[in-house]
Amino acid sequence: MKVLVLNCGSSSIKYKLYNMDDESVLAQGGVERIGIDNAFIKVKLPNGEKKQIMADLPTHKEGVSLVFQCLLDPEFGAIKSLDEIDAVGHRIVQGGDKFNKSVILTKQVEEGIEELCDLAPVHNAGYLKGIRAVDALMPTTPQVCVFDNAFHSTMPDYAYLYAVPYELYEKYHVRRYGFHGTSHRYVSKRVCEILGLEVNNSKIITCHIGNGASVAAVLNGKVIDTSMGLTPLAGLMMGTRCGDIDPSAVTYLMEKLGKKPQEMADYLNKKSGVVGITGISSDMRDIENAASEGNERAQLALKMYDYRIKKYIGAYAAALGGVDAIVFTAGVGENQTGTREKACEGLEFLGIKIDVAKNATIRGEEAIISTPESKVKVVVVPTDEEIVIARDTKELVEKVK
Ligand SMILES: Nc1ncnc2c1ncn2[C@@H]1O[C@H](COP(=O)(O)OP(=O)(O)O)[C@@H](O)[C@H]1O
Ligand SMILES: CC(=O)OP(=O)(O)O
Ligand SMILES: [Mg+2]
Repeated sequence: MKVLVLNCGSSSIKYKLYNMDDESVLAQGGVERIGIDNAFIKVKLPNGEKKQIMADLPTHKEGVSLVFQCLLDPEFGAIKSLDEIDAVGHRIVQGGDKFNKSVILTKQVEEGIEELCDLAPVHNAGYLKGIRAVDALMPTTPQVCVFDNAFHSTMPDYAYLYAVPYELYEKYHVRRYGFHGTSHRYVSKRVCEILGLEVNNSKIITCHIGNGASVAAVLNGKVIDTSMGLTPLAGLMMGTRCGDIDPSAVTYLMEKLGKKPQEMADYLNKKSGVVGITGISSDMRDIENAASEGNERAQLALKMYDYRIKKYIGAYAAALGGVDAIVFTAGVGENQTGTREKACEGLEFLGIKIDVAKNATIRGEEAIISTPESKVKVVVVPTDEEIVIARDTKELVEKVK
């Protein structure tokens, strides 16, 4: 069975085509800068080289068409006809309390995702465009939706409820949902394999630190708490998002700046976080470069960013009643050695000790970066959301065949 996985962001589409008989990757790449200038697709060729093609991509529809064109390209494509694709799996960020497990796409599911757009303003609209673009090109191929919040649905009520009048939860479903669940699910299981831990007897803190970033406390394979909330705005400081903030600061600023709710949400989602503090960039590579050149705001942003990860590690060590392993994953977690070092610095009293020299050499590969004496193992595990989506897609599609 061939399964195509699409991870549509607000301005990007990542894709992987799998042969699910042996889980080999037949094609992969990504479209970037949809809706703005200089849009392009980057395709990884079978020999490992990357090919970049510039294109005019006003919407996701053109982006998805370009992905299909590349898959079908007579020279470097992986398939001869779209009929060869048996199913398409999508990453969807917000399933709210409507969806807490993967489902086959139907008209009803599509409507459900649309209704949840307000609760994932940066994400859900992009996915819908992806789904509709696939529908237009291959209307009879089954599509599966895999939700970021699903893995977090095991949180107890005292962890997911906000301390607002209970009827607001009942009426408006206002609660902590949590996101990046597909990634937390993959790395929390994988780290048990690496360390020889039993999933059913494990205490893991998973730190997914990418452009969006979240931490999860995973007890015996089940999430008991996570840093993101009703939307992916809560918790850690992120590339463009503020993370945890006193709600009074929000209402106070709305008054001062004369901003409407949607404008304020945009401010906190897109203009805050690392880019807001530095005024330089949301990309942590740019921030590390600026900090090493002596830029004080970049240095401050890094301190804030790393400190907040450390606070969550401490909090979740308490929530779990101890820790076997801490995992770092996603763009920053896999590559930014300084962030890993600083987030764990001073936590020796919890049994956490990083091997600083080894940590500095690890980028984008599985590795244990704690010292041999460290009671808590600290591990880098590159995430693989796509394979989890592909496996769920295969399982669901085979069930209804
Ligand atoms: N090689 C690298 N070295 C340092 N940082 C990196 C590297 N690759 C990616 N990053 C960081 O990871 C971030 C993107 O992470 P990613 O997990 O791809 O995010 P998202 O999926 O949310 O777009 C970038 O903003 C960048 O700061
Ligand atoms: C939920 C979320 O923040 O996703 P991403 O990291 O892809 O922006
Ligand atoms: Mg991501």
